[in-house]
Amino acid sequence: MNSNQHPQDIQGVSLLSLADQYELPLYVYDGEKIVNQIHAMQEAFASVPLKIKYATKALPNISVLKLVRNAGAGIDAVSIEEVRLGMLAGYEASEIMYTPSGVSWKEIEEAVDLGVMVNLDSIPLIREFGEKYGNRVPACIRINPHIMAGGNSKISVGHKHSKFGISIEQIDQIVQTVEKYQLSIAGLHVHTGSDILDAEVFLRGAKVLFDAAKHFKELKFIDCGGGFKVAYKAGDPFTDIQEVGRIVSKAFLEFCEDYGRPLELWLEPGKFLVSESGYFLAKTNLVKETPTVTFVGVDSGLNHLIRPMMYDAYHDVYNLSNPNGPERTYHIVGYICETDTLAADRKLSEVRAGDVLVLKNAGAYGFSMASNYNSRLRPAEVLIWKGQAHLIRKREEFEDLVRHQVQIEL
Ligand SMILES: Cc1ncc(COP(=O)(O)O)c(C=O)c1O
Ligand SMILES: N[C@@H](CCCC[NH3+])C(=O)O
Repeated sequence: MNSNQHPQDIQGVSLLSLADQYELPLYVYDGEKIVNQIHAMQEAFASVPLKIKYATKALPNISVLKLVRNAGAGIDAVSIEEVRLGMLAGYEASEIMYTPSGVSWKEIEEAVDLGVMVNLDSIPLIREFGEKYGNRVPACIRINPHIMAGGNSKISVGHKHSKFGISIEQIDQIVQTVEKYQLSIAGLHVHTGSDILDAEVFLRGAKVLFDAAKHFKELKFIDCGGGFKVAYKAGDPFTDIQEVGRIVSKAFLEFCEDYGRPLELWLEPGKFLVSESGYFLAKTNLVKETPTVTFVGVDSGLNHLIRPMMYDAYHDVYNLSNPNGPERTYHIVGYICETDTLAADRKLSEVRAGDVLVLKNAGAYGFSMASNYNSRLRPAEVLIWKGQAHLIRKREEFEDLVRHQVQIEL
């Protein structure tokens, strides 16, 4: 691996100096990388009227949302709180797509009151929406296309047995309900999963919508969701965004011809925009030899980066503070009182207690899935932008853990 693959600095800012300044563990994001990814997607779809709706849940820090907005992208929000974060970041309601899954009716009303487009993902919800709003509030419908795709079963969400969306087999029922309430349907949506490598899968999802679109005369957009796979290690395959752009744009333009009007094409990338921008830095507490393996115990764990334990996700690891030692094989484990393996069987430059390790691809679903399990504090976040480090979230303190606890007299 070359030094570019295992960077010592981001935009000229030394990662070790950040570890000193902000202490560990620490999430660091390369803002330039995020903007470059947005530009790459815009270029890949340059022949169609593309709207990017960044999947906020991947990395919902307000400063990151601002950066994404400045680069020309809107957002997809899956909770009313994400909608509010987007608005705090300066998004207009019209730039936000709200894609909830089985939320309360109160939350739907709140989104409508804010002026945000709601993505309806059940027939009862279409009905309730119709009863209250009729044709006064345009909405989108999330279709479940019955496509099995995604890096693992937990992140495959467009198949027949998934809770998401309304089955394409129920299209007649959807149309009847929409007609009954004279709903104004502005968009159709699919999202089949995350870590999807094959460009053809995006085309298949789009085609399900093109076919369904003939039932809806007032469409303004077709939303093909997110799920573009990034490389998690050297040589790992990733979605060829140029290829997806080429084949989906071509089919989309043909569809618009048939439909009789030009529509917008929306995409909701999360990982593609932010995964590779992120570096998670953690200090080594101990190196422990056993008869079978050598464990490196870090001052962090699944409470800060749950993807390895939750999805068997692979995050590349390197030794930042000792890059040139002899290579040895280690299991990198966390301090949580559970099986807490961050990375197994990894060849790293010799690790000593006190060394700083870096886990890569930590931008997407890293901090955003972090918790206080074991009563641990969540780390700080730093954004590198225009060659400067900016603290964009403070490290939690003990007071944050007890702030909402109510102590009773016993
Ligand atoms: C509706 C929706 N859109 C977009 C995304 C973003 O997925 P990814 O981060 O894989 O691009 C998700 C997450 O799975 C999602 O549920
Ligand atoms: N959280 C998942 C991706 C999004 C799944 C939600 N639909 C991951 O870290 O891979």
